[in-house]
Amino acid sequence: MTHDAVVEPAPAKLNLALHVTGRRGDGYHLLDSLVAFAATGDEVQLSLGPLSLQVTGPFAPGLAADEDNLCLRAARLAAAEAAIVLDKRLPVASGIGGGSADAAAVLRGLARMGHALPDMPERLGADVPVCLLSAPARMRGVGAIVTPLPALPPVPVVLANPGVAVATPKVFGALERTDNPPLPDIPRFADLAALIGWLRGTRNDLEPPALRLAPVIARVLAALTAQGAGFARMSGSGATCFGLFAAAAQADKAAKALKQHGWWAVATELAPPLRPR
Ligand SMILES: C[C@@](CO)(OP(=O)(O)O)[C@H](O)COP(=O)(O)OP(=O)(O)OC[C@H]1O[C@@H](n2ccc(N)nc2=O)[C@H](O)[C@@H]1O
Ligand SMILES: Nc1ncnc2c1ncn2[C@@H]1O[C@H](COP(=O)(O)OP(=O)(O)O)[C@@H](O)[C@H]1O
Repeated sequence: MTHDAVVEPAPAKLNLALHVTGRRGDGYHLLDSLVAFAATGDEVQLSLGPLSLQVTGPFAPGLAADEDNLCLRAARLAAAEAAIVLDKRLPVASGIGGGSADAAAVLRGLARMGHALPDMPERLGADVPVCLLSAPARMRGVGAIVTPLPALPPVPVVLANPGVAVATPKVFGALERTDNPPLPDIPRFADLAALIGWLRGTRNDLEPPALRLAPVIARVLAALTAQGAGFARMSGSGATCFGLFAAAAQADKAAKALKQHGWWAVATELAPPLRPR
């Protein structure tokens, strides 16, 4: 069944672990990442009409609704028309894939309206294939090799961003080495302790260069740990960091404390896979 109007969530992407394992001739880097999604994110609404975009929400002022917006680029790649409203709730250029998640949500929405998915959606951004799936996955190559993983345990998470935009190309450019080993095998995680135990044997290779470019990230990580996170790490190229917590009440309290620094912070959880709505 096709629809005249649809609402699609664009969940925040989290690189729970991210190893940079190589560099291609064109400058793009080879990654090996455990990707999960949060139960919070942007939202897109699509209705029948000529191609247009309106951006609302707390982070709308930082984002132009111009032809470069990934929502419009996604619709053009799908050769589709729709009136799109993007509710921008995630900070822009912050390592949680907002733009890629929006593009993927537009493509999912267009599919529900009867349009075919375009070939090679990674042309919109390296994170678009994994955001199309929007479920736990191992992401390899420059992003297009996506292997779905079993569901992760329900884990309370705090996302926190100190309000500095770190440009992804700059962070890749500041890497000291690009020939790191791949991730260890990814098991089925029975609980939070098992997930944290595995994460401790991994890294986000983009964290050290991002910290050099934006030292405030170290304060965010320290604050998450001080608030009781069992594990804290930066996502993607930053500057958003995530903390994993044993209980939702503890995550709520931590998010409130981090907001006292003037940072964006939200208590959420690792999301179950998207269900068609
Ligand atoms: C680093 C990651 C990890 O998931 O996340 P974010 O920090 O963006 O959330 C992604 O690979 C980012 O994906 P995305 O934000 O879609 O990147 P793109 O628009 O395709 O690329 C932006 C720039 O990042 C660099 N880039 C990106 C991906 C990759 N595998 N190697 C790279 O070197 C390139 O300089 C590229 O020009
Ligand atoms: N819908 C969109 N949401 C966010 N950023 C967008 C969007 N469309 C285009 N962009 C551009 O993409 C760049 C990367 O943004 P984003 O995807 O939020 O970063 P990240 O992947 O690091 O979280 C930004 O500099 C922004 O100008």
